Amino acid sequence: MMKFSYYNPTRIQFGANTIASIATLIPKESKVLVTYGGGSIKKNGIYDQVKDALKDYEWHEFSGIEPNPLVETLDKAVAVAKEKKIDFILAVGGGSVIDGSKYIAAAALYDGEGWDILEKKHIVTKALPLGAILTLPATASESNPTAVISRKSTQTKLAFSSSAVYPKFAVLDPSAMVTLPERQIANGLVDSFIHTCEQYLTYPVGALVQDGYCETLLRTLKHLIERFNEHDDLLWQENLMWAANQGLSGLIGVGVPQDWATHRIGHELTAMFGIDHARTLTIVQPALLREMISDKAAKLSQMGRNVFHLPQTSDIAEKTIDAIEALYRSIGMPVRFSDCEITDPETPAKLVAALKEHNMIALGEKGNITPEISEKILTKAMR
Ligand SMILES: NC(=O)c1ccc[n+]([C@@H]2O[C@H](COP(=O)([O-])OP(=O)(O)OC[C@H]3O[C@@H](n4cnc5c(N)ncnc54)[C@H](O)[C@@H]3O)[C@@H](O)[C@H]2O)c1
Repeated sequence: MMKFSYYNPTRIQFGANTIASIATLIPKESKVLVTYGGGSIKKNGIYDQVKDALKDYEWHEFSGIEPNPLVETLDKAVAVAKEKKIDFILAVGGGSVIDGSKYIAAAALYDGEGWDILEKKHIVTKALPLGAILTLPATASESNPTAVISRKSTQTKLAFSSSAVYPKFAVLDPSAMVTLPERQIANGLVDSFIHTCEQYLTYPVGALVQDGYCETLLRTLKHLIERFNEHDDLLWQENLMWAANQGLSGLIGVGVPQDWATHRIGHELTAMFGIDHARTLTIVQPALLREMISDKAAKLSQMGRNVFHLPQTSDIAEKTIDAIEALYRSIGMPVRFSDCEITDPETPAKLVAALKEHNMIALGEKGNITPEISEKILTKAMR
């Protein structure tokens, strides 16, 4: 196992009807900026519950944070936060709103150009405190220090991490999921599955706790995918909310090598074609696993045995990739570019040019996914 330092300060408020508890978690004298997206929170009752909980606070709101949040939109919220002298951000939404709110929290205490944060010209060491009410289980942004932000003007999607933007608390109330379209539920399931894979499907380092916990999460998510038609059931929703949170709140990734190449390449697909984040991952990951099979064979075999219960045959690694791909297909996720009607043969080369431009030239747990290998992966995903 590798050395690690583990820190996760986010308080989790878990279960139905826990939104009112935010009044005990946000300091009383705070001026709060409530941030949200397209307005589903007004249909599922979350907005009214937030309003009730904040009745004794001065609060303002900023809506319209889009999926794959744009810095162009978020900078308007930063201006509101500065003008109103906001001192607490309450993000109500999925990964996009929570990520966007982390950027707002950090940029509100920075006088330069906010995009500097994504380009690492400004290293975030302070931010306004923020809390999150999760409405879409997928990214675990509600209890991690990372945000992924896009810039429309340059078709760029970049991430930053800082312990200053860990949410102070995260409310995981499954009743927020009632308005989620099936497409978003499916996206959340596979996003969580692939987050877990990014921290597990590398090479063995004898980390029994992390491997065992990853396998539990992967089996849980597989179980939920296989029972997708039960997604209105409270227990199904609770299990997804907790599995998605645990998949990327830091614990399973400590002391082990991590990959993240699927994500880095996937971000370029979102930036170039506007494909949903999770759907970029299901296109890239099977091709990446096939291209990198010799590096990943031991963990693929382990996953085949312990998650898919496959017999130990000489081709178990290949069979595991086939099983992963079949799982995604079973809930209608794309696994090839053609599933998203992208057929231009120049696509891999264009995406590789974008990867190079963003310095994504040594990806994967061994840093050996060069632009040439990325092109091979993307070409495999065209077939
Ligand atoms: N911070 C991280 O660690 C991390 C990890 C992975 C991905 N991401 C980023 O997170 C973003 C994706 O976030 P996401 O998958 O949570 O989706 P999302 O937040 O983009 O939401 C997807 C859609 O679902 C809608 N929605 C959300 N909750 C709803 C509800 N309860 N009812 C109805 N509609 C609802 C949103 O308005 C949006 O239209 C991407 O930008 C991705 O790059 C961040």
